[in-house]
Amino acid sequence: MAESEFPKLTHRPQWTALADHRAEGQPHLRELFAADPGRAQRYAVRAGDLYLDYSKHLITDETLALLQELATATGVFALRDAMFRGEKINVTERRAVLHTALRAPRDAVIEVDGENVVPKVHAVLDKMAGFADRIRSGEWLGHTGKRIRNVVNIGIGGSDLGPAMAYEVLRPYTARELTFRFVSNVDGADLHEATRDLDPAETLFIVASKTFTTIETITNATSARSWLLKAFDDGGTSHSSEFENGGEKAVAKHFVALSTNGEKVTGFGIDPDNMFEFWDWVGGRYSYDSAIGLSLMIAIGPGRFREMLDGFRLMDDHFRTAPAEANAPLLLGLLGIWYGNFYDAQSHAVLPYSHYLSKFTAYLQQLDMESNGKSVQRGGEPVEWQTGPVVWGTPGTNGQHAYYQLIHQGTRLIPADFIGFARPVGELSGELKAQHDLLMANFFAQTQALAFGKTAEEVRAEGVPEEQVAHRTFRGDHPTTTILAGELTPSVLGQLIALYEHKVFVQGAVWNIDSFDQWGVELGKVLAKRVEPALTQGADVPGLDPSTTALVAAYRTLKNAQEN
Ligand SMILES: O=P(O)(O)OC[C@H]1O[C@](O)(CO)[C@@H](O)[C@@H]1O
Repeated sequence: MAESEFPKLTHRPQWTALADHRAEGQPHLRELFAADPGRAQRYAVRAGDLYLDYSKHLITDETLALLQELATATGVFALRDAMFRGEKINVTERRAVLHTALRAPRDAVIEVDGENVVPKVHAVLDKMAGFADRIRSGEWLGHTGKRIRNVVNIGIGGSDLGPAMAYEVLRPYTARELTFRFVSNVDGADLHEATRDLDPAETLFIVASKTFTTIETITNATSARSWLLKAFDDGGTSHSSEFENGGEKAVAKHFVALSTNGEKVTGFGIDPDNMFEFWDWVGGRYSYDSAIGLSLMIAIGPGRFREMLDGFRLMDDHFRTAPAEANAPLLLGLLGIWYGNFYDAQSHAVLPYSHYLSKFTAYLQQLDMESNGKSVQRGGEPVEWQTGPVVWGTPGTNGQHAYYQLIHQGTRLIPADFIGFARPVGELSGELKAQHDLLMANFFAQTQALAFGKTAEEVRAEGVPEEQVAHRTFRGDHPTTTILAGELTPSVLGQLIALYEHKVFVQGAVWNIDSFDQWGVELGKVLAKRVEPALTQGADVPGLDPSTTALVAAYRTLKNAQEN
């Protein structure tokens, strides 16, 4: 396409206008607030149950207007509508991008290649609900007749991070009599630690893999099957005849699969009846509200799972229909572009003030960094602008006593999202419940300190010795978004995840990259397969570079020394 039809992002007038605007410089946040008493009210939006304050950003009305013009010019809204319609906007994999169909109501019509996919979505949800209820009620029995008490999800990437994160978030809503473990690492220690205290007769393995070819997952699932069959073989002679045919009966009671690949699932020995399907138009990192969420559904029950889907849908509807100036995912996406592209910010911190959100940022890392860690445009041309940031963070208040020093007084600009709740969830009572206000006092104090800092005059006024004044001064002017909700319910979790999904979408659309492929993970997989025989058998691997050859030799020497 000629440049006049599809101009390079940095040549667009909206981009250069933003660059000029940035070059003019912005007043300090202290001045922006002093000049505009209504700023906190004007720069806040409600999206579903979320209240988003973006007043502590280095922006004015002009910044916002220019960013919105950029979104319009780069076709964000047209691409959004194409995504919701089921068009194949994942151009490199020629696939539709329809995670939004996973939470569509039963009567919605969303077509891929002329077929309405919504009935299939609900059929799988119903099948999951039936199965989850049977596990939760104790109706589903293991091979020896015992009820299932332990659920082990084996998956990696999107087939692990989502359910593992959401299980942690919704712990107060989980069936406490069941144990849930999540195994992802091909390091045998992961499976070992997850199973060492479990009774195989009471354990269900959920093998979660979109492709069912991922080496880590298939290796762990194979080891889990051996662990299970060995236990039955050793302990139950009455079952021995069943092991002559590979223990299918035991596997049928203790293994289910979540996948798009029925053939591979059957090949592994899992009964197709025990497979919960999803489809190629669901990206791995966008999949935990599909069959990939089965472990979560068992944990919280089908009703709560549906509440979570309703939360996702609420945010989908908001993203589709809210005007640009009040559209939360759009605003978050554009603010990220403002810092990443015009302030040269390298990273973005997500700092939840909830213990239950301990895995939230790790989940967002895949969502954001696998989606927008790209350096070619949708048509294959190199990008000449920064794309996705490094996403990082851990729950407050822990981070305050670790790395906040750098955010407050370091040399880098680190935009941050602070996520907090007005009420603690679940079982907390008495003193533990009362601690919530202290947690949230920290939450509010941090964004205030980051925005407004502490001037040298204020430090001096406290009688601080002159030689310490510079050290104890806080420049402030650090941008943050505050996301506040009443309580961390299943619906609110769905809203938060969809908020970030759509934020990532907005950024990918402006940068003109394909946010839905992940070719960047392929090379490492291929090379690992090539190197493995050198580690296991000392085989000569042609084509290894000198550094890796030397490292492999050192590894083998160390390995053999240990073994001897
Ligand atoms: O669900 P699968 O097919 O096992 O893939 C797991 C993960 O691996 C990746 O493909 C990256 O290697 C992710 O995108 C995906 O979530």
